[in-house]
Amino acid sequence: MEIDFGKMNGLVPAIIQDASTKNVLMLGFMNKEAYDKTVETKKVTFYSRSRNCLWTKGETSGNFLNIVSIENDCDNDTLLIKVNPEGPVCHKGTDTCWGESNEKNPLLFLTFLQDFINKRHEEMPEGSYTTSLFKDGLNRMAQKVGEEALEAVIEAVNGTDERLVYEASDMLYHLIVLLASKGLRIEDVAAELQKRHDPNWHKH
Ligand SMILES: N=c1c2ncn([C@@H]3O[C@H](COP(=O)(O)OP(=O)(O)OP(=O)(O)O)[C@@H](O)[C@H]3O)c2ncn1[C@@H]1O[C@H](COP(=O)(O)O)[C@@H](O)[C@H]1O
Repeated sequence: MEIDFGKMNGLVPAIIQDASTKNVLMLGFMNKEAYDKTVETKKVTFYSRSRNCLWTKGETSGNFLNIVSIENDCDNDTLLIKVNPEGPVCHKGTDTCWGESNEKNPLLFLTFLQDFINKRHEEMPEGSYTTSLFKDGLNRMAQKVGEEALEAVIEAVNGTDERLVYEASDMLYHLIVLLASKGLRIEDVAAELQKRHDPNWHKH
């Protein structure tokens, strides 16, 4: 990979993203040596600007960042590194250096759940309810989405807010399973909604 280390005293910023949840975890800097070590060990090593030395994230805490992929940006001077983190990333104990992202934005959890359900689809582990849905087939999965939607609207009309959220969650989980069975993702639905957020869309 061609990386332009020349711009900032031989350093490039490296954005660290959780490969599963897509949360941005932290930002660090790498020089060529740190980058090479990262590639070689498959664990993130930064160049510490305050200590002027290489710093393998996790060397004291044990919370290593295991590399999934490394991408260069459009002008070769910023890295996006997707990782599987071993434990919390921030020295303050939170998942990210900006606090607990999933808590701040639970919508990010949908992406994580979609990945998790896709993994169930690939591995089909025994004893999993999700596996049983995949085994039961398309009609059963579609029927469950319909049933849960009906339960949600009943709660909307006659129930409490808490019951509505509970049943809507059942519906969304079953919809994600149904989408997975068709090779689709909840992000495909979000992208369609994003497309519709256009003043001219309804005129099509
Ligand atoms: N979010 C869910 C989730 N929401 C609802 N459900 C299940 O969906 C079913 C809801 O069906 P019903 O309310 O109709 O209850 P039921 O009468 O038992 O269902 P049926 O026998 O009529 O099908 C229950 O068995 C719930 O446990 C879920 N099962 C799993 N998940 C997620 O999927 C992950 C993987 O689950 P497993 O594959 O089971 O390990 C979990 O860690 C969760 O994150």
